[in-house]
Amino acid sequence: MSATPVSLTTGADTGRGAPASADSSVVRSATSASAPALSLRGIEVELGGRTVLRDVDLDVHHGELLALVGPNGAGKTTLLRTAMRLQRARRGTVTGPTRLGYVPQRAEFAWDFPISVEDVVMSGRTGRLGLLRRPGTADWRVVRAALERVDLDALRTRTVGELSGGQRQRVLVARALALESSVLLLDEPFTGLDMPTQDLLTALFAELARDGLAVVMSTHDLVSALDASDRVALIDGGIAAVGRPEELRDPALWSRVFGIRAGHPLLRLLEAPAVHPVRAGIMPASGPESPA
Ligand SMILES: Nc1ncnc2c1ncn2[C@@H]1O[C@H](COP(=O)(O)OP(=O)(O)OP(=O)(O)O)[C@@H](O)[C@H]1O
Repeated sequence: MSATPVSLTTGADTGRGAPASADSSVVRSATSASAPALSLRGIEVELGGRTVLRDVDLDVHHGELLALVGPNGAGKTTLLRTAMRLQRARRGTVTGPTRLGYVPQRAEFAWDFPISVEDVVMSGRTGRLGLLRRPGTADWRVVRAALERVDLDALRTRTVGELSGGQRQRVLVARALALESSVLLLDEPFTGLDMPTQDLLTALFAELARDGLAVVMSTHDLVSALDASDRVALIDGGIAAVGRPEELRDPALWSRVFGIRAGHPLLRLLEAPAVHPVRAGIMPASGPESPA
C-alpha cells in the first residue's frame, strides 16, 4: 500500500523521537534520542489465505498516544495481535518488549464470572508470575497501584459483573497495567460507552502516555483519535498515512481510506477541527452510561 506524502512509515516515523537511523530524513516534532518502545518493520500478515496487512512499518515511542483508525476489517486488531506476537507475520520483524499490556475489546471478557475486581487485575500479572506461583505482597502492591491509577481502588472487592461499562473498561486497563510493560495496547476501548465516559478514558490514556508508556489504541471514534492522540495512523490493509492529527486533515485521504463521499460530516469536521461534533450537532450525543 503506497503512503501519502504525510505518511512517514520508515525510520522517520517519529512523532516524538529522533530518526531511528541515519537515512531517516524527516523529524517532525519534539525529539528524543530514545529508541522506539515498539517497532514494526516490513510486516505482512496472511489470514485465511488472504493478505490482510502488508508493508507495515511503524514505530511507537515512549510517551506517545497513537491511534489506529480505519474501516471494519482494515487490519487494526491484526496489527495489535502481531505486535504482541499472538499473530505470526509472514514477513517482517517486531522489536519491543515480549510482554505487552493488552486491553481486549470489552465484549471478549467473561463478565458473568464471579470474580472480584482486584482478582481480575491480578490475573494481568500471570505473564510475570507464571500459572503456579502465588502472588506475593509486591504483586498486590502493583495491583493496588494499578487500581489507583484508574481510580477504581474503592471498588476493588466488588464482583466485576456489578460494574458499569465504563468501570469494566477501567478494570481491563488496570489489568493491563499490572503487567508493568512499557507498552499498552487498547483494542476499541470506547465501544458502547457514552460521551462523558469516553472523554474520561481518553484523558486517562493521554495521562498514561505522559507517564511514559507507549500507548496504542485502535478506535472507531475519530473525534477522540484526532482530539487526544499525539499521532494517528490510518489503516487500510497497511499504513495509508501516519502523522500528527493536524497533518492528516486532507479530506481526500479520509475519503480514500474510509470510502466516504464528498460532503460527509466527517470531512466537514476535518475542515473545522476546533468544533466539537456533538456541540455542533454533527454527531448525536449518547445517553448516560447505563448502570450495571
Ligand atoms: N481468523 C481469521 N481468518 C481469516 N480472516 C480473518 C481472521 N481474522 C480476521 N480476518 C480478516 O482479516 C481482516 C482484518 O481483520 P481485523 O479484525 O484485523 O480488522 P479490524 O480493522 O480490527 O476490523 P474491525 O474494525 O471490524 O474490528 C478482515 O478482512 C478479517 O475478515
